[in-house]
Amino acid sequence: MIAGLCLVALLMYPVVNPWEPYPQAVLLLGFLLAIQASSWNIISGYGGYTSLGHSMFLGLGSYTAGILALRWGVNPLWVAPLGGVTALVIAVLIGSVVLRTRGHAFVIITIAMLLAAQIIATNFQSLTQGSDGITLELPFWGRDFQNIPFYYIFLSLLVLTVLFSAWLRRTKFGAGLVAIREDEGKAASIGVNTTRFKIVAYAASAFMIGTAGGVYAYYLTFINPIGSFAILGSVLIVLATLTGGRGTLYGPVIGAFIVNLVSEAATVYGGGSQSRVLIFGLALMLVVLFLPKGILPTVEAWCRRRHPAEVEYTDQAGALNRGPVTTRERPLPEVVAAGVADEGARRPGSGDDPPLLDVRGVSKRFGGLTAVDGADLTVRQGTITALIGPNGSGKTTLFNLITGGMAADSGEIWFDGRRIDGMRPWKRGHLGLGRTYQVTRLFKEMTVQQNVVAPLPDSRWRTMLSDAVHGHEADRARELLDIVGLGRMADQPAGSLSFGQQKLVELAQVLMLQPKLILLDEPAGGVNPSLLGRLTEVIRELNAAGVTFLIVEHNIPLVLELCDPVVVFSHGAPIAEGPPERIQADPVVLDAYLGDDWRPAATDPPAHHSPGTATGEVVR
Ligand SMILES: Nc1ncnc2c1ncn2[C@@H]1O[C@H](COP(=O)(O)OP(=O)(O)OP(=O)(O)O)[C@@H](O)[C@H]1O
Repeated sequence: MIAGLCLVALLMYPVVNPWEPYPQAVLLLGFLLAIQASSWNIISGYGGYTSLGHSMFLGLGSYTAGILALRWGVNPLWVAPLGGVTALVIAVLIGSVVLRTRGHAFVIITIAMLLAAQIIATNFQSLTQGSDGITLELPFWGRDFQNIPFYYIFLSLLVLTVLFSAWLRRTKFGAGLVAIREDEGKAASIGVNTTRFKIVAYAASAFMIGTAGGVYAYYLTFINPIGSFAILGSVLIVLATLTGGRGTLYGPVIGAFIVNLVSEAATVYGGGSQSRVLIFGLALMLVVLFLPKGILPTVEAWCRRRHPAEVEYTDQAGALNRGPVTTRERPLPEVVAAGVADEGARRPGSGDDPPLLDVRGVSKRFGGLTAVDGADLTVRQGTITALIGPNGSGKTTLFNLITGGMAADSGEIWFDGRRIDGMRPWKRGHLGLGRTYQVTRLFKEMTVQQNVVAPLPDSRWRTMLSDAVHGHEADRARELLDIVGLGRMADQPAGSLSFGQQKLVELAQVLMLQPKLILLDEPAGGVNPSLLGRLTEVIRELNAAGVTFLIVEHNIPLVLELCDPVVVFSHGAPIAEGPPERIQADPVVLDAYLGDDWRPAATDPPAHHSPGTATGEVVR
């Protein structure tokens, strides 16, 4: 609404004041900065990868349009979109090399690229005319209203950029970018191809800037390496976005207008453009110190404090009224599907079921410590297999090796007939391997619904660009939240939920992957009895619908009641495997893990321990 009114006012301004080129120029430079800030926001705001050399794409666009206009004798405006194409291609090339890794290398390399572009433009004289620069023809329209066509072109490009950014943020691609920003390792485990996402985001953030650069060259009618590839341009982009609100839709636009006005004031009243560097340095410090989240998020937070939304007390009541389990289209493993069809209920896994997961002689060392030591483990289709063992015996490390969070030093891992130990984590997710974490790793700044909609069960572009706010993906996320009983909390920030509720949301999130096998790392840890009862119910129903489970758990009564078979780990390798009643009486297991409390009395009948309840109480 406010954005619409502002747009109408901006559209009307040149009509009302056609003979005032100076304010038009100030505004159109504001549009240009807003285009850059909004674009930068895609990779650095949504994706969290800070580029400090983004003004390079403006220079690339300017040079592309300038060179082509000279060589082909055409108006630079007609070739301005090719400036966008050049920026996009260069971004893909740089991104393909730099964005394969995580971390700070990207920041440094973006600055290096900006400076490299300046050096190339200076020295590649045959193409760029070196430091002499390129002079372009004057606009073909009358000088009296020279700025007006540029005003409307930049305004149109800004509207397109904001619409593009808004659309992107609504897709699963946008959700994936925010997931990368919050926890890249977790994002990869839910099927987000982090490398592809980052490269696409970087390229998407370059295209509009490059196109605007082509138009800007025509506006200036002169381009040279120093002006086109100036570091100050990049500083302005960063400052504008941080001021307005990084990661928000309109923050970069608001910030751009503010920074542009300050910049103009500094030039006019502050003793020339040199003073701008000082003023911007100071402004950056003040923003970081006093508005770390930017203007828009600060105002929103203030409004929320004044008009707090109705938030239900986060007890487990909702989870006690959950919906029935429904599974999605991914074909079930044949044997399980047959079992479900024949029996209409869970067919407990047996020794005859084919293996779904096969870990063969896998090892992992951390310096001198061998956390996993040549471990073999088979999880058969249709089972709920438990993996138990003392603290530090290597269970979580084995989970990390299976899902790709860590690389094994040796051994092989096979899943559903394919060797997966060399695969990236998201590829394993696409094959149907999902996991939850011992300490939940939800994306805390997203809502519960956004957390559940974010996973990608395949690598198709169609899935990646599908709507995450409305439509079948959002509906499915809601359905999954109902299954775990938390549908009414869909719009709450994930960070505001209790630990037990977060565990349930993480399970719903994994279900979005349409998994064949779910690895649950201590699902009962920190969960209250009634919520735990629901959790086991959901696990049973999912298992009956064809999902296989591998569960690490210290709640032995729960394990004995829910799981079959049980594998016992000690010192990084299995020491026993079998049905629960055999495991709980196994002297090796009693010695290594369960202890004397579980040792059957000499007079007792052959061991069968009362499994207790699924409430976290160890029945002794
Ligand atoms: N990233 C790491 N760097 C160094 N050592 C690690 C790392 N991850 C795990 N370890 C060590 O490997 C061993 C196995 O840890 P792991 O977390 O796999 O055990 P666990 O069986 O899951 O324990 P728990 O039941 O307490 O969760 C421990 O000694 C742990 O300190």
